[in-house]
Amino acid sequence: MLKVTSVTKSFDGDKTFAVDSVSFQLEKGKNYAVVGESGSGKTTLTRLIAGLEKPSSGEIELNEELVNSDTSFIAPEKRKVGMVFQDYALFPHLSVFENIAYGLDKGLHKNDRVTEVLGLVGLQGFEKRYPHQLSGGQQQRVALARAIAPKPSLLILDEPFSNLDASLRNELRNELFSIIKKANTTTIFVTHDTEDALAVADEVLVLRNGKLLQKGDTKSLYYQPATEYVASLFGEVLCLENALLKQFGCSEQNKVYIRKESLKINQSVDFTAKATVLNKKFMGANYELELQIGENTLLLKKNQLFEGTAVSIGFDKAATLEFN
Ligand SMILES: Nc1ncnc2c1ncn2[C@@H]1O[C@H](COP(=O)(O)OP(=O)(O)OP(=O)(O)O)[C@@H](O)[C@H]1O
Repeated sequence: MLKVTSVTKSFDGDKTFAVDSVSFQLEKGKNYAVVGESGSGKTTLTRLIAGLEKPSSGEIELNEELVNSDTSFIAPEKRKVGMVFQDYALFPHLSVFENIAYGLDKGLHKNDRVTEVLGLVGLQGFEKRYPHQLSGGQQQRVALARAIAPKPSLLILDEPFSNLDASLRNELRNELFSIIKKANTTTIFVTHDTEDALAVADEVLVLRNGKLLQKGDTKSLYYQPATEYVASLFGEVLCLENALLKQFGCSEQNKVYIRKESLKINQSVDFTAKATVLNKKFMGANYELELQIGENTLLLKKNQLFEGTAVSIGFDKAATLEFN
């Protein structure tokens, strides 16, 4: 339903390449997350798709219509793309009803559709309230209701939870995505939080310096990251080298990358080393263990406290990460 081909967007006379030769395709009805650190080009990419920016070069096809090319440009309001932003962007002087009805075509039965989407986001009875009379989470649900009311073919959510506190955030995230699933819209969810991305997306796109590093389903990104950078976005990665690797009896390679959580204690695995527990700290859900392996020390979180100070630590061959 969306095809992006060699799209580049530069600013300041080609000094900044916010989006750099990016190509990918999205399928109808799936949830996609775009992740990357600050300045990686996430917002610019989605603004190009929505028609709020024009690409410097490349083509964008939406629902089999060329919306951007050297010779064509379809205006944002004609693209059927809904957007939800971090700051909700509700009109403060309009009621909840008016905010949602604002973008609806005159021909539509506005009242029915507003009632329907308010039901979907669980805010029946809030029609007459104004944005300042709502909590942050409620405002974000109104923003979602407004975005889905015109039945967009693509919904873009740009960091929609960053203004909310952690507990509300997870709750609202799961709630919004169950609403989105029901509405059966294709979604692009922009976030710098990879945990959010893994929680809700079918597929993830990783951007860095305007380039698309990898696109794939959440498991393949986690277990087969293309680069060390992609791997490290989804959890701490250890690089075992030389002397340390020898401690594990792993001498075939001179470098092994592994996720920290793949290290097992006192278990039968392919490669093991002797370790001394220097320190054990209670951290609530976990214990933080300070381990010494040969000359090296390592901090590891485990939800179990191990007896004594001598343990074996190890990993399975299958848990090692291989990069392109
Ligand atoms: N209008 C603009 N003029 C000049 N440079 C811009 C403009 N918009 C974005 N940029 C630059 O393009 C790059 C990508 O910015 P963008 O906002 O797309 O990144 P982002 O990944 O969304 O970042 P964040 O997570 O901080 O929102 C940055 O280097 C930014 O400074």
